[in-house]
Amino acid sequence: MKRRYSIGIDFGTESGRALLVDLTNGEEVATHVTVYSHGVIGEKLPGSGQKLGTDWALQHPGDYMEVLRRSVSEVLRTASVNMEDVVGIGVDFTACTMMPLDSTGTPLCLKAEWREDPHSWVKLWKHHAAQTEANRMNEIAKARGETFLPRYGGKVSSEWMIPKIWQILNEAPHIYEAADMFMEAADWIVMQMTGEQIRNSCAAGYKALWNKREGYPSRGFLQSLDPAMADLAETKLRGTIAPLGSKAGGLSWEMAGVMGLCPGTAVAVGNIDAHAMVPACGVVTPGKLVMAMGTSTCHLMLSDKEVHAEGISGVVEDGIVAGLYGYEAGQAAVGDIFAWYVDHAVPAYIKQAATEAGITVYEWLEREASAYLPGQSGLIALDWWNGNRSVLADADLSGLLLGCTLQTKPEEIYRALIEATAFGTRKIIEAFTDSGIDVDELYACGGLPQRNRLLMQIYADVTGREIKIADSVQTAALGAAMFGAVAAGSEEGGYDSIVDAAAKMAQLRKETFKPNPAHAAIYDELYKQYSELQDIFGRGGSQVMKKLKEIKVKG
Ligand SMILES: Nc1ncnc2c1ncn2[C@@H]1O[C@H](COP(=O)(O)OP(=O)(O)O)[C@@H](O)[C@H]1O
Ligand SMILES: O=C(CO)[C@H](O)[C@H](O)COP(=O)(O)O
Repeated sequence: MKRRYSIGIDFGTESGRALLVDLTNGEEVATHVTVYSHGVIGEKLPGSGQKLGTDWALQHPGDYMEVLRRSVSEVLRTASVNMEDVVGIGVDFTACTMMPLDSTGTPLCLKAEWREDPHSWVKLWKHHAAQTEANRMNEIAKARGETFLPRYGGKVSSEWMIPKIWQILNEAPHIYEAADMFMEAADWIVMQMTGEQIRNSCAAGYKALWNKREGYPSRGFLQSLDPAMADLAETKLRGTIAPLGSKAGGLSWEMAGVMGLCPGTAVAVGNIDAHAMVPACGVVTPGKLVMAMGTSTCHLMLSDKEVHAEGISGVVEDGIVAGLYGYEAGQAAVGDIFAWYVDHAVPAYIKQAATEAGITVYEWLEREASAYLPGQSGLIALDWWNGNRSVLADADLSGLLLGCTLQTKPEEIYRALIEATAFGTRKIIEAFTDSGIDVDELYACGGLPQRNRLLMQIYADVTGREIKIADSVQTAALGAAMFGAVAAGSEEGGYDSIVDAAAKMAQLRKETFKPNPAHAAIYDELYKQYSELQDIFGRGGSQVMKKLKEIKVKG
């Protein structure tokens, strides 16, 4: 039988990658990563060098195009696959990663007249500078009894589309005015490939408050935020919203040339990175919590019922797999906390020791931290280095490390940071189970489970549950490739549904992580302390974190 392929393109926080997958069995034939040359723009604008404010995080759209240009042709070249045998393309992206466009679909930051205004740039998912707008939106939505609010755990996040747009209107009304449309980067990149302006229902649902039955928030609500935004839904957020797995269009002649593929190749509508990973773990039925663990962690669940739970970021009908309610919760920093620690807080002698041992600093710290028992260091941390997404939904919270003494070692701190992220995940699991959504099994995917065994064991011990691991190292890209195969359809050698694609293309590793009962018992005790700290610092017991932020922002 002739082999058929699909390409998944995963746009992460620091880099993008293409993965060429065999449709019959999910074999990952070739992969290529392109690191974004502008990275995450957090301090100053490229070109003008203009300084950015606290909590800003921007990106350059040219970096996304570079991934299409370099990584796609590279996977075809290394795999020696004929372009005619690639039947589908799917993309997944971080979200809400959004940008203002002019009427030709060009990002405003690429135009000379707007380039020096920070608000013309792509706002990355972790741009947290719209917290004031999110707070105000929450107050207004609550006061008006808006029906959308309970679907989002009672709180809209500063990471999402409407707070980000409102921040633009408040701080740069000329950019709001100049924007013909605001678009998720996932939809923009699909538009670059196909020429079709189609929004995906996943990002619209989780990040722009859109609902299959009710649409976007009402004109009355948007007007109550600012009269200038009254018509936002039908103007700057206009366009078809299509379900996951739909074909957005065929690859254009121009982009086919750029990417080394055939014109007309089916391109699926975009998807969110974490959500694409769910079917790539083989999860298409309720009761299985998928942890997409990388820079951040997203927690995804399927259920046949809709419940509204405090701290669960969103429930969207058909949001992950058609026919089921998809739930998302998350931690805004996990790998990012370890990256901060390794890059900015680890002493030189450890870097030296790691170099001498021929391993990375992460590996050195993992090796040393593995020698400790739970509780042995006397440390505990709150994992809020990038605010708290679930269950408190508050970007103004910050990290905390408690219990340091003159004997404290860097590897003990590293272990405490890992444990803190595991406690945060346990809070999320409890938020699901307390609201009546059963969590029967845990699945882990993303970069971290592949790289850090200690971390996975700590998660099993802290949650008291066995954890299954996705076999794919590129789970998001695999998920995207699966949706690409669905967009192509079975007649072209693809699949007719994501459930069919998952049955053939998703694999799990044989090895799982099982809790150690003795360690789990100590972690139960430590978790009580974590919960107490969460209530003190996150639920109004102490205003210290808020005050520190206030003083910092005032400068
Ligand atoms: N050995 C390791 N242990 C723990 N974290 C690691 C290790 N190696 C890299 N990381 C973290 O992994 C994160 C990147 O995860 P990855 O899944 O590759 O990316 P993304 O989430 O952006 O798609 C970084 O934040 C980095 O700090
Ligand atoms: O909020 C998201 C998904 O809903 C972001 O896309 C995600 O948290 C960032 O992903 P990553 O950690 O893989 O860079």
